[in-house]
Amino acid sequence: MLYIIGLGLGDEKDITLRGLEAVQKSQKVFIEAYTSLLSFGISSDGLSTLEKLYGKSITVADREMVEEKADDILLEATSSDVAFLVVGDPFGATTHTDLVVRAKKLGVDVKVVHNASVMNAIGVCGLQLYRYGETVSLPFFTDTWRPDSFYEKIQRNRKLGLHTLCLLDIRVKEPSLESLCRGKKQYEPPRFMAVSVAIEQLLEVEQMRGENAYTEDTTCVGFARLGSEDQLVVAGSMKQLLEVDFGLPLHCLVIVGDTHPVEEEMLDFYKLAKNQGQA
Ligand SMILES: C[S@@+](CC[C@H](N)C(=O)[O-])C[C@H]1O[C@@H](n2cnc3c(N)ncnc32)[C@H](O)[C@@H]1O
Repeated sequence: MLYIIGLGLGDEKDITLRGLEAVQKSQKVFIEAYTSLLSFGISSDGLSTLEKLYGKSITVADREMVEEKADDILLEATSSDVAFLVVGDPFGATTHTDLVVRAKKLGVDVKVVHNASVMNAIGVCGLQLYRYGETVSLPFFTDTWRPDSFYEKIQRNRKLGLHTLCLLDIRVKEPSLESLCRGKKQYEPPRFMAVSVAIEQLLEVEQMRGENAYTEDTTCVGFARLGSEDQLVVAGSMKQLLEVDFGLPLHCLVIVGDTHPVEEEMLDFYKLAKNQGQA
């Protein structure tokens, strides 16, 4: 049996009882560590905190392992119970549907244990989850790679008056381009996109495209460390949020569409004063 278990967003204590039972009866436990992170990251300290509570040793599954060696994990699950832990909810990232499809094709039984995801935790700011359009992912721009396909999606959402959730790039154990060219993989240090970098990139693309999908005065909500004790939620214009230090990762951003009066009332609790964040 393959158990795919959501860990929730905060720390080791956010696993559900059902998830914990599945972990404890599994012979092998993997944790996926490249689409999201718990508040303490995947440092050896963080991992041992999980191992202590769950009473199991845990193998970190990086992108290479999940994408290239998934069949090894699935093979183990044909003859024993294997737990695959995912921060948030297993289906809060597009990647894990592929694991389920592969498992089913190999005849491996799959059980999913759900948990809170960034996709619903953003509800804390008061914008109705029913009033969101397509979610977009913002990748780190490089000197030679500045993809902007998210622009049309945001534009479409805003034409329909819908809010847009922007998920921000996480780069963990990514091989550097130079090392790939040299044929010997070396990994970049981990990087997590901050709200300010996301807004700079969004405004750069708006300046290039010039179609007014949004402007620096468009209202947004920035979120950091949702689900943790020190989570931060701040609403303001793009220009204002550029100046806010959201602190440690993870961050995400919502571009606000048309609002209902009750949504406005809730957003007001998180708004910066009008003159804050202005140059
Ligand atoms: C692929 S998504 C989320 C996957 C996860 N399985 C889930 O259900 O929440 C990862 C992105 O969501 C955002 N994110 C995830 N957890 C977050 C948190 N606790 N606070 C703020 N943003 C978060 C970040 O932008 C991050 O790059």
